[in-house]
Amino acid sequence: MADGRFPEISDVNRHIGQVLTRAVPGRVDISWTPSEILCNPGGTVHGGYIAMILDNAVCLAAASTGERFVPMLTLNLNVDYLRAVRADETYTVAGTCVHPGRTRMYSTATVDDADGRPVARASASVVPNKAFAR
Ligand SMILES: CC(C)(COP(=O)(O)OP(=O)(O)OC[C@H]1O[C@@H](n2cnc3c(N)ncnc32)[C@H](O)[C@@H]1OP(=O)(O)O)[C@@H](O)C(=O)NCCC(=O)NCCSC(=O)Cc1ccccc1
Repeated sequence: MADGRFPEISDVNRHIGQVLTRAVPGRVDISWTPSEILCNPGGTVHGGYIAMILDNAVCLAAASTGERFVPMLTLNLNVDYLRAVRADETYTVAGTCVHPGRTRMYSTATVDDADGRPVARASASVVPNKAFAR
């Protein structure tokens, strides 16, 4: 990841409109432009999709600390929704691995709008998915 080659495991990136723009060990940046299909009946992006992109960010931040990419398993995800997310607007998502422990890795993630206002925050513990580590 740190050398600019990003994992393309499934088509979830395209489905939710995320583009991984940068990865250095312990930190990833994602550009997110959600489309209308992600909206709830109230017309704002469904909280489940906001949690999904935060989950992606915490996992990718943890994965970026390794020498090669290994998918993560999320053990818990705590999300605070601070402002509504709107379709067709572009958001900046940042994931940071705060504690790259040998057993448990702890990461945080943020979603900010184009004006730099905080929109959602998350923290999570993740572990490498051993099914992929062989
Ligand atoms: C609104 C509040 C909860 C509280 O706001 P505060 O912390 O007190 O902050 P502040 O007063 O500074 O206002 C900030 C902005 O909020 C606006 N605003 C204020 N009060 C209300 C209000 N009562 N209603 C609406 N908007 C309100 C206010 O005008 C301002 O906007 P502006 O600066 O003028 O443009 C905020 O934290 C929030 O929107 N969180 C995101 C929640 C979210 O998106 N959850 C996920 C999606 S839900 C889902 O998917 C579940 C589902 C499933 C299936 C079907 C359906 C649904």
